[in-house]
Amino acid sequence: MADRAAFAVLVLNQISKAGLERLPAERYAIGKDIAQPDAILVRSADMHAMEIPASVQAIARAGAGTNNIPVRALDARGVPVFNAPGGNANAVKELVLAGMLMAARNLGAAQRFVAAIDAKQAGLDRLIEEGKKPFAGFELCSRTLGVIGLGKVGCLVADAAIKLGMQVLGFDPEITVDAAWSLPSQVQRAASVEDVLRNAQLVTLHVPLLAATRHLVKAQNLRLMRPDSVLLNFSREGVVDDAAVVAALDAGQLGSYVCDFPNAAILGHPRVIALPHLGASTREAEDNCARMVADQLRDFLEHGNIRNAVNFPEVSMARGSNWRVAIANANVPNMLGQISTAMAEGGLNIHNMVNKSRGDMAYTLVDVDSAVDASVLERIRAIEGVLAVRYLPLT
Ligand SMILES: NC(=O)c1ccc[n+]([C@@H]2O[C@H](COP(=O)([O-])OP(=O)(O)OC[C@H]3O[C@@H](n4cnc5c(N)ncnc54)[C@H](O)[C@@H]3O)[C@@H](O)[C@H]2O)c1
Ligand SMILES: O=C(O)CC[C@@H](O)C(=O)O
Repeated sequence: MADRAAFAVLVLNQISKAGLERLPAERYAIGKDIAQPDAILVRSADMHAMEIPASVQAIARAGAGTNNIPVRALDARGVPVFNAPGGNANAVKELVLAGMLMAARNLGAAQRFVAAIDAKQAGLDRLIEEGKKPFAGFELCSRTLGVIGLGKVGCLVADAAIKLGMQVLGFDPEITVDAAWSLPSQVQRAASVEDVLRNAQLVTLHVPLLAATRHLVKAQNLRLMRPDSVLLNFSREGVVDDAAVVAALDAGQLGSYVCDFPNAAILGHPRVIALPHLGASTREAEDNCARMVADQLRDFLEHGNIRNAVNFPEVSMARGSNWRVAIANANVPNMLGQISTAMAEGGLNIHNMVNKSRGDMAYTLVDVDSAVDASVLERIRAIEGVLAVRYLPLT
């Protein structure tokens, strides 16, 4: 292991023990107060205002969304940001189903009505039977569900809705080949967000929060929805303009809003069902996500391999020798030439090498046949465009 007995991992949120125990105590110091961490494990903590120590070589998000992490700033430092694609998708799917049923059957209001009844009151049965009338709802079967964002969560929701007998209209301009294969053939392809809003009675959002998806649903397109329709937001606060939603609810342009991200704009509204960011809060999802990112982090820290980073290509190479150098660099011409020249001039023979790029970022693993002198690493670090260099000898 590179010059030390253990890696230090700073933990910013509660991370499942099932994941933490994948980082053995003899090699990993894990804690909430580590000043010079090699890596950070996080869930939803907002890292945008945080000063991320220069010692940090990787961030691991035990979940899907990485909008709480300053990914672009970390690109410039050559730091990968790992996440857990699909690790919590089933948990979110199940809560979306619960949200659709809560809205369709007025379960929140009905439950509040029952909770407010005085159990000692005379004529309880009659009161309940009379009182239930305003809560009559509609059935999901044969309704049309619009799914915006057909990634890990959206595909599972679409599949479950088909199994409930719903029609499904899906929109995702960047759907992956894997996601397209996993979708039931009955899912119809929508041409735009507007197409979905116009033609579905229930619309559920499963997109990441990006500049392009901020206020994806807003006053201009909420007008297209049917007056009794249901909007569900298990994506992020910010994907929906909540003030516009409240205005649409009040104007009778929207039936109800189910949202996993309560805020002052929507709290207390009678036709809002607000949940406290519960989508991924199941034991199974927390364990899955923690295990996935702990394994990915360990493979990166010890071997330089990259799986499921949102800002780097997938790069994995079996160890071909005891001496490995991992290099993150800008995706510009002649980087490999300069790196291999620095190694050759340092007397190193390259045993095996892999180089991949993704957008502006590139990543190279080089196994060499002998130990690497610090001067060679310094020379590689000095190449313009090199962002991070790690030496990973096996001990
Ligand atoms: N409520 C929760 O607890 C919870 C849990 C998990 C995920 N999430 C949120 O849900 C999001 C989606 O999760 P996932 O695991 O499905 O992610 P994912 O990356 O598998 O899927 C996201 C999909 O959105 C698509 N997309 C991007 N921009 C779009 C646009 N403008 N219109 C339509 N589709 C677009 C992408 O092509 C991708 O297929 C996460 O980024 C996160 O913000 C919330
Ligand atoms: O960690 C959580 O509880 C929420 C995670 C969820 O929002 C995600 O994006 O995966």
